[in-house]
Amino acid sequence: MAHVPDLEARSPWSEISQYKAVTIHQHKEPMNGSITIPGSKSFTNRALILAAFAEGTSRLDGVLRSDDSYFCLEALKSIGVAIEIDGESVVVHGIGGQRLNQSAELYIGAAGTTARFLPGLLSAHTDVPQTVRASRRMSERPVKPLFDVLEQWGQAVTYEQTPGVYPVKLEAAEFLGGEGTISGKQSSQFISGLLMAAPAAKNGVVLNVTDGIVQHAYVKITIDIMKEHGVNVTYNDDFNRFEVAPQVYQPKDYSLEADASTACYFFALAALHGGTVEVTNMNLDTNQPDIGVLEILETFGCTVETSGSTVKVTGPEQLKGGRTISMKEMSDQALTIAALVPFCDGPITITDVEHIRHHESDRIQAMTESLTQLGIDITEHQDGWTIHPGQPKAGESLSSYDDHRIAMSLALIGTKIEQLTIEDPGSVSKTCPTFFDMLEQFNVRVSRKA
Ligand SMILES: O=C(O)C1=C[C@@H](OP(=O)(O)O)[C@@H](O)[C@H](O)C1
Ligand SMILES: C=C(OP(=O)(O)O)C(=O)O
Repeated sequence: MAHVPDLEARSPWSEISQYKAVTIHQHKEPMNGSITIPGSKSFTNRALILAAFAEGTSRLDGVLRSDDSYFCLEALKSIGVAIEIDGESVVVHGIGGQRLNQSAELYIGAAGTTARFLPGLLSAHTDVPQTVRASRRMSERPVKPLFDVLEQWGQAVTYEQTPGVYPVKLEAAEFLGGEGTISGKQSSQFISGLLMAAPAAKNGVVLNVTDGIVQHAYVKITIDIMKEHGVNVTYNDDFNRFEVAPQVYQPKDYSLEADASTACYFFALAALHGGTVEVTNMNLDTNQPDIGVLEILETFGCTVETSGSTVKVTGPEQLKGGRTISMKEMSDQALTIAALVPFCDGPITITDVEHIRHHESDRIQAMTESLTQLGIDITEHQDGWTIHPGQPKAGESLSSYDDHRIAMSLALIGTKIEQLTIEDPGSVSKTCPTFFDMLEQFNVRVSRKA
């Protein structure tokens, strides 16, 4: 099925969006090489937003230049935050406790991070209504559980078109705070967004989380970055009750981590082709959950060596299958792992990722359709798939579903078969506009079609 990309959500940082398709050609040699990974999307958008509401000037280095961060920066500029961008360094002159007294219409693109992190802080700081619009897909993705708690805490939200989703108008209201409860089962970003807004609440907040948190590590990242900006969150051992007293974010200069999610595509290349791929700038103490893919790759037969900030993955002669893998805690990589299974020596069942049906695409359905089109035997489950080994058909032209991770995962398969065409390669620029250039650094042949 042809999928029409939402080009409004592509930034000027997305050079690859000018192409209609790319064809990936088979790579017949072992995959050997070394690569430096761009900054983390998750760190970048948290750092930009907290620096914007801090009392003073912060300098952030290692910022990711992608669609998600571009529209986050633009949204912050449109409410009057002064920002200077010099390559991957960004200076943000925070507004601190200042109130906004001019209405703006903010466009946040397709970023779940901005969509869930910005509204709380924004409405806590405004004396006039602010309207927030998002991409087509982000206007279908869930946000109501987040807004329901913000409303209990005193903020006023009007859904402009369809109840429960973007676009929204954030009315001026006193942000009192109090106690609130939210389920952690659909998105960790709701909890991150509530915690980021919490210090602005007049009476502080207590947040209870039911059902466990999908990808709880992202909430840890939020708490760590809040701490960098001088704000303390206390929480219990079960990590389901959080308390935040009224506080003001302080400015801070720091370097952001490289994106572990992006690194995984390059680790996967080593797994698929044998040879050794070296990533030179990973923080191994990271809270980014996708670093856990390294342990999963070991179960496939890969060897992982780490030293300082370098990670080396060496692929085996034959990838091992024949087991069930829960991807709950690193669900952005469910598609990457799915892309490896056709090349294993036995089937693999991937579980616990129902929530990825609400990501940039219905990722479970999109991967089922893509692997089926390639002739791979795949059974879709509500929370994942069972995938069987098989030789993917060469010469197919596949949709990227306007989803960066579908495009990047299919590209991995492309390197193993005679050729595979991916439509709308610009989708990768949500988090990694240079993805295909990075593949070329490993001598993978990529043809671009205008
Ligand atoms: O907080 C974050 O930076 C993220 C949280 C996760 O979202 P969900 O918890 O909504 O799945 C993850 O999938 C996303 O890519 C980044
Ligand atoms: C789910 C993702 O992004 P978002 O931040 O938009 O939720 C992702 O990057 O895979």
